[in-house]
Amino acid sequence: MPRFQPEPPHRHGNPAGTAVVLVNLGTPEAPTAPALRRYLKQFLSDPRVVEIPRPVWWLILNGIILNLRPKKSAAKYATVWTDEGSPLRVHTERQAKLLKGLLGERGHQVTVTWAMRYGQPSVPAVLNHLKAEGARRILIIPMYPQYAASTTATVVDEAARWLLGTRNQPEMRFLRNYHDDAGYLAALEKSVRRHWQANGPLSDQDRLLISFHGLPKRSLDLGDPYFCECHKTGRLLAERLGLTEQQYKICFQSRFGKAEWLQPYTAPTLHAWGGAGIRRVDVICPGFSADCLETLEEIAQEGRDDFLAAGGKEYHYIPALNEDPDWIHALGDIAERHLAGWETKTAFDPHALETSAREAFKFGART
Ligand SMILES: C=CC1=C(C)c2cc3[nH]c(cc4nc(cc5[nH]c(cc1n2)c(C)c5CCC(=O)O)C(CCC(=O)O)=C4C)c(C)c3C=C
Ligand SMILES: [Fe+2]
Ligand SMILES: [Fe+2]
Repeated sequence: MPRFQPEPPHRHGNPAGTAVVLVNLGTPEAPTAPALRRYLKQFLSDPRVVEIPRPVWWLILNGIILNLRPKKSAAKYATVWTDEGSPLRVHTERQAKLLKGLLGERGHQVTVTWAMRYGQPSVPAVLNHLKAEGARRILIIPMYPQYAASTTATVVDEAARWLLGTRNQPEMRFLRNYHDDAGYLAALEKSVRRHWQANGPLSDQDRLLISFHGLPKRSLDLGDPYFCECHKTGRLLAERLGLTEQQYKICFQSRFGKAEWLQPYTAPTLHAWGGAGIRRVDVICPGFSADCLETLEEIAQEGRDDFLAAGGKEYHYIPALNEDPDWIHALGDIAERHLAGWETKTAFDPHALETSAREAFKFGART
């Protein structure tokens, strides 16, 4: 078997030759134990996600986690599943459609599509498809505002592995993060202000909880910028909202396993606040570009139960940006800054620049 893929025959699917791919984490195909087992196996086998030496982790994963967790997680997924499927997939697909429309309105000749790091449609499958359609320039946008090795870097890894086996490689760019992007922050700010208009403003005794997905604390010690980027997003948002330091707190949710994770933890904070006489909590999760299990189940459902059971009176989850028009505009601006060097507003036929491999062979050229 040749190490590098043979070039596909010449096609004319995408005369623009430029593509944007939104990549999110991935989600099971169905809220069932077998689907969760497949999803968790792929996700939790990624050495970027779980940094425990392989033989030890293989035993824990296959011996314990993949026997117990699929059933429990499937029951949780069932509570957020929609007629169209998993919320994460549904939102990501809609975001790609809206971004395509917006970039088209702004005069760019680009294909916009989406992929999932785990599950389907996979990054290599989407890249193969784009290349076969004629894409020669690909911008990858990992849909994580804050950079983390376990999320952003593993998307880059996956694309790089695909490049490794590709003969005629497209030009590629990667967005690193957008944790302090003004358009992203403005969209978050507006979403909170809209929520306050509908539900009344926060009093001095109420709190805004800004909750991010957690990571093992060790990632911070090893130099991952995630913790700092979360704090910057949280601080900039609180400043835009005019909150005092008492009125908001940055916390980390979804702890997994026994090791210490980034602190403070979200669930114990909600419990403590409920018991300490805090009347109302609004929760926002700016690290999630789309609502998913972690926001709709863990925060909107479990978090509410924790806070109210501990004595709190009022609890609101402020939805993720999802298809918010302000956010789609901000995403369009982010994409445009990367596309600028590719002059996507002028006609570009990538094939006009070259002889196809077949023709080169026919005429005896050695390219
Ligand atoms: C074991 C470690 C995990 C790390 C490290 C981790 C980091 C991390 N994850 C997200 C975003 C999402 N995670 C989601 C689900 C999810 N995450 C883990 C574990 C780790 N995440 C598991 C096991 C699961 C699956 C659900 C479960 O069984 O509990 C999701 C939701 C996906 C969905 O289908 O809705 C997202 C999104 C980030 C941003 C991050 C590090 C910064
Ligand atoms: Fe062509
Ligand atoms: Fe996660």
